[in-house]
Amino acid sequence: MTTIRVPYHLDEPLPEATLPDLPGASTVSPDLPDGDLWARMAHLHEEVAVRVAESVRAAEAPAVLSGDCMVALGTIAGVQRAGVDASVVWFDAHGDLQTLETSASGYMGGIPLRILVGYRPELSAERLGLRAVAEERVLLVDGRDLDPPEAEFLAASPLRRYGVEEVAAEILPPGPIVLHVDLDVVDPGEFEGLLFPTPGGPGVSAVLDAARRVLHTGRVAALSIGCTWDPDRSDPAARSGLVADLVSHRASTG
Ligand SMILES: NC(=[NH2+])NCCC[C@H](N)C(=O)O
Repeated sequence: MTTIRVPYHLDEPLPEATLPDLPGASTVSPDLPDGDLWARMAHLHEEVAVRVAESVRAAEAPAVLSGDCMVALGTIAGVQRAGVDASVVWFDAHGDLQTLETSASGYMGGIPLRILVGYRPELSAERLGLRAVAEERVLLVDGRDLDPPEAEFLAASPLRRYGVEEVAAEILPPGPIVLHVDLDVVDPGEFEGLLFPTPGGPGVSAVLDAARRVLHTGRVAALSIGCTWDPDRSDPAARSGLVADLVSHRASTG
C-alpha cells in the first residue's frame, strides 16, 4: 500500500521528523517556485495529485501524511484524476470553512474545506483541476471550534456535521470516500504539542474507532492525515503510534 509523506505546512517545508516514517513510505519534497502562497502550494499539491492518481489507478488506497489540511486538496484532485468521484469525510476540531474575506486570523489553513466545496476556484481548484464536491457529499466530523462565519455558513448548508461517536455506515455520504483526519480532532489532554489544541474533544481511541468504522466500509479511496503538531513539543512515539494505527486500518480494508 502506498504511503506518501508531504512534510510542509502550507508552502513552508517542515523538519523531516515532523512526519512519522512508515515502512515503504515515499516523500514528496519539491523546491517550491518563487511566487505567492497559492502558486507555491499549487506546485506542491500538483505533485501530490500526480502520486495519488497513480496509486488510485493501481487500485490502491493511498495514505497521504501532511503537516496541514490544505494538502488534502491535492489528494482529492488526484483521486478525481484517477476517475473516482469521491465524497469527503473530514475529521477536524475546526471547520476549515473560513474565507479570505471573513477570516479573523488570516490563517489560510482555516479554509481548505471551503475551497473543496467551491469557494474561489481560482485560488487552488482551477490550478489543480479539482472539481468542487457537492456540500451534501461532505461530512464534517467533530468541528467543535467553529468561528461565527463558519457556523453561519453551516446553518445554511447541506454540509452535515456529526460527533465522532455518531460516525456509522448509515450516515456516510454515498460512493467512494476520501477520509481526511486532522489529528487535532483528538483532545489535547490526550495528545501534547498540537498546533491548534482544542479542548473538549474525543480521545485517541474514540477517533481511531470512528475512523475504522469509515475505513471498514471498504469505500475509502484515499486516506489523508493532517499531522498538525509541533515536532518539538510532541512525543515522536505517540505521533508514529497514532499514524501507524490509522494507516493499518486503511490496509486492513483490503
Ligand atoms: N485545521 C486547523 N487547524 N484550523 C485552524 C483554523 C482556526 C480558525 N478557524 C481560523 O480560521 O483561524
